[in-house]
Amino acid sequence: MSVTQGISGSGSATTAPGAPTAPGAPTAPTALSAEYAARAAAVIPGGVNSPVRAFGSVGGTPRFFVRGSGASVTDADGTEYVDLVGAWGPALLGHAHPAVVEAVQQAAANGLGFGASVPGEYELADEIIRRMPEVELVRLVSTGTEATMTAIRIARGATGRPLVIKFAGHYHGHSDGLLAAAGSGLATFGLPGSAGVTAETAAQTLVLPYNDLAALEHAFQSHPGQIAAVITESAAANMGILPPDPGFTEGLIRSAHAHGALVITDEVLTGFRAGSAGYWGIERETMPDGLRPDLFTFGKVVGGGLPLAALGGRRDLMEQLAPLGPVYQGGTLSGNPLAVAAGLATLRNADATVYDHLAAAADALAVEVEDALTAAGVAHRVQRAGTLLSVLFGDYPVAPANYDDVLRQDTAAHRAFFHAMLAGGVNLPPSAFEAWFVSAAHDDRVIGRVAEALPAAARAAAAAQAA
Ligand SMILES: Cc1ncc(COP(=O)(O)O)c(C=O)c1O
Ligand SMILES: NCC(=O)CCC(=O)O
Repeated sequence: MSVTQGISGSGSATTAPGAPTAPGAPTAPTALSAEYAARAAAVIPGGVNSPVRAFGSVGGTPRFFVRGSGASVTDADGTEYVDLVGAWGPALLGHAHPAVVEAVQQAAANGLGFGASVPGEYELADEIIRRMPEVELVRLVSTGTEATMTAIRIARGATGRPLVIKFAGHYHGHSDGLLAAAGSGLATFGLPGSAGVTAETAAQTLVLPYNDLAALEHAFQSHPGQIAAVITESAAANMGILPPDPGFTEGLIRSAHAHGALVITDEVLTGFRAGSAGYWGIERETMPDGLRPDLFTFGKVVGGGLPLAALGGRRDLMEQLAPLGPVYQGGTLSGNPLAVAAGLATLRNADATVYDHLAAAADALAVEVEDALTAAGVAHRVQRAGTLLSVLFGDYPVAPANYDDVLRQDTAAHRAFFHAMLAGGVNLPPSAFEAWFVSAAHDDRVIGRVAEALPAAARAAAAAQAA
């Protein structure tokens, strides 16, 4: 399918008024971003409210953004970029999509929140269940971290067991028990885990290599009756993109269930993004009847860019939550009406046409990247999971299977590539371990702008690899 036109109403990349620097220019002013970064660093640790925003692993001046529209973002110095970060996932329809902005404005005009239920909460739950029939009840929270933390609490409450299995390189947010060998910012900054997590808490999480069913079975046999749940990203997307090997998800569910443990599938990043029903929606097609995870977690897209996440799954498990059951979870802002309105507007506008468009845009982008890196002789792999992609630099004759494989990538080549793309007007995640995001506004023209920046970036990566 062609991506000739951004989906209508999504405000594809335009040159905003106010003398922005032409994308593709070799250099761009960064004086205001640098000034703001210094002011932020004076009052905020590292100048950022989430470490992944820092340019720690790539160096240079992190850009402060003042505007986003469709597929583009504009920094404080007026430079416009094609955006492939997508707010780290939520911007499925593109930045400032008119339907989402209008829904939020209307909700705001009616009051910012009441500490009581609003109709949009069950409407959003209905929308999630419509796409994911495995989800029988939904609870709305504010962050993906809360969603996974609560899912694990339910698993422990329901099974009466203490231990949880996670996979190395998977990221499930920043709750104490899930930070060991985590991807995302911890991978980016080379942290094996976090200080401040007690040894007792850390000991309750078993970390296993991804895509290794023998290791999983061995863990179950070594801890009989002790493992409450296995939590897994439905396709790993926080150590770059690394989808499960064929048969891994099926084997994982079978093994967990055979040992009385639950399966929590974390779709915070992939949910309603990798495909209309997340990555599970893709895997479900080939799964034997009735084989399914027990709990799912969602975030990012489901909140349309405002702080909202969700968990859901089997009715009997979700009914463990207070006020029905003994597992406690709460939140002043849970189900906030603005966030609910943004999530609903996003999901309601994300129809089959949007997902076809996202797939075509990701395919077109992958081809451009592949061609440019191959032409420049850069050793690399383009990694895919549904509409998500990432680029792994280095020699990978065989596809990577786990975190150890990914950790030996060539981060110097990534750094050179990242900065050349930024100079060429393309905003990529400032990390070799993060996914690239397209939106409904990434049309042929936008992909063409990325293609223009690619040859110089590929040459820069090649030079770094040769050094
Ligand atoms: C798979 C996954 N789970 C959980 C989270 C945590 O979500 P949040 O940052 O909203 O707490 C993330 C964030 O990137 C994620 O990618
Ligand atoms: N893929 C990792 C993230 O999206 C993290 C976002 C954040 O912690 O700010």
